[in-house]
Amino acid sequence: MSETHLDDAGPSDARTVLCKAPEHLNSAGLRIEYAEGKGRGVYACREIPAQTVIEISPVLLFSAAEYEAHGRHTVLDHYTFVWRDRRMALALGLGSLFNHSQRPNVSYAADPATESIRYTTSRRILPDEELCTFYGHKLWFNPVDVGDGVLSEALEVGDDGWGGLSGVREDEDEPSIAEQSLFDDFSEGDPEQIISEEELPFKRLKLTPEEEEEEDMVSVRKEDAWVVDLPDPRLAATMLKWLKQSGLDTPSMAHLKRIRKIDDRMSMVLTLTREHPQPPTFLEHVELPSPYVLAVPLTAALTMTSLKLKSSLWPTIYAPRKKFEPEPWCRGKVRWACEAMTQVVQEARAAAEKGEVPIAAHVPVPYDEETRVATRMYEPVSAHDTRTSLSHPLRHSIINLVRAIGELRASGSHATASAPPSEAVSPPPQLTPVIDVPTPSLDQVSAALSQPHTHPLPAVSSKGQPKGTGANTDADTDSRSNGAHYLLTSLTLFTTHEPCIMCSMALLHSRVKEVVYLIPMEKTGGCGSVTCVPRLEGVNHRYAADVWKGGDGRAERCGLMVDESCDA
Ligand SMILES: C[S@@+](CC[C@H](N)C(=O)[O-])C[C@H]1O[C@@H](n2cnc3c(N)ncnc32)[C@H](O)[C@@H]1O
Repeated sequence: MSETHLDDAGPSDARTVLCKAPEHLNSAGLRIEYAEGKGRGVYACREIPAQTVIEISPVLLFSAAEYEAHGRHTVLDHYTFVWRDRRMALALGLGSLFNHSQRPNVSYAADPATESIRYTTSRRILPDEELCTFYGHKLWFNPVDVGDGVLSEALEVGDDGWGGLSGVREDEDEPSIAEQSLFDDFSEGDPEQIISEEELPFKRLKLTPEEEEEEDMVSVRKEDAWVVDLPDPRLAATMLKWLKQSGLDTPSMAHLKRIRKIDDRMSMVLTLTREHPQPPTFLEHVELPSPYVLAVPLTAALTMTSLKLKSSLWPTIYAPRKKFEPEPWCRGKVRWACEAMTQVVQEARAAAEKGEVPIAAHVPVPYDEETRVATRMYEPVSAHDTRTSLSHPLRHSIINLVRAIGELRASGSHATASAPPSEAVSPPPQLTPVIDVPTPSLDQVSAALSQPHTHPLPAVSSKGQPKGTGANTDADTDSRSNGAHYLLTSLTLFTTHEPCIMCSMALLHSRVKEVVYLIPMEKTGGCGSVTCVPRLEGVNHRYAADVWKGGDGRAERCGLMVDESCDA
């Protein structure tokens, strides 16, 4: 256990008394330790999954007058924060010991009903990692952890808008409206509570009913898959194991049952041809006939009628949802979205600082455990526009992000539950130009993105930096040989600006689940403004598109104005 000197002038001021960090009995596996220049901090004893509640701290509340007269003149001023009605709160338990970080890995929510605060990991935590919250932008001390500079005082953003831990100062400005309005009131209350459509901070664009109907064979969307017949039913178990081990058990097939049995004939679906244009090679000792291509349903069945139709092509999962009724969002998930949106705004501002077009995209760690496991996304990834620095018209933030995620997966640094991930958090990829073509037509983009990469790609390292600048590295070869790594299946992508038509199409190919954007792009937007790509007739995938409410003037208020002719 670490030791340090501490006096009562403040947690990280001159240290005169020898202290030993006390043990703590928190069951989530946290410990208290001294951190250089920060005083005590909270550390993980073991790996902790994302979205885990790690601490619930009761708070002591002081009236504004009591605090003004006494509290603020004491060491308490380092620990208290604004509750509601300008009352001041002091978190008991571990709550007061989380240090600040520009790249926090813990979020917190006040629960007025129980006068407590819940602390939740926002990504997977590694053993011995320090757990930090984000106090806001107006710090009263010099932080030793300034992150990687993505956020800076120079960005002049406001507080985090939901009562961030910041000492009350008389001259303190209110959080900027631009920042605060992203959060509204979702920080408080039961995280499981379902939020009504009207209360959601974003508006969901509707897909037309006709296009969602798949109740006759013509409207059932299909795609080609590799299928093999199993002459001996006992081979099924071996083959299922092999599918898992060979990485063919991808989420894009989750709506299909693996095995089909018609009379005595057993067959197994292996993979989609768009993911593997060539049939997979089997284990040497397993003797099987050659795989063949078969049209299978593209999505799960929503109704009994479509189940019957789809299962006549290939046994399909029945996932009834009231038709056209969008998935309900709970308060915790809305907060997750608010945090992701704040993150992407900050990323775009950081891009502007570097002289780039202020547009960014971000894929957070999925909110629910099931999706985290299925997608193996345990780290958030961000990217910003690099058209200016790379003098390349196609380096839009979304294209950069799709490639960054693909390359991360291809490079193997894409974390799995058993293998600890890299420390990569929100790596903004600085990809070098590799495809030098004029702006393509929709069809060209569509065709190009459906193909495996045919150009050398710089691999994204564990820190999100390119390993090479186009030269053939091992990882390049991996990413070239695996055309599946452009997939964002089941993921939600946040972006500052509405994706342009090219990016909307790229997202369609990526099989992204949902796109949430802040600023509509009247002249160029492909998710509701000029057109809505995910609801075009004939597309083979649809993703939900959500536009953040209160968009008027938001670009200006957030400092994210882009040229009218510029697309995102
Ligand atoms: C709520 S306390 C956190 C626990 C504190 N470290 C302790 O030992 O009691 C807030 C104080 O911790 C210190 N602190 C928190 N984050 C810091 C950081 N990133 N860099 C330096 N000091 C930090 C500052 O002195 C701040 O006033």
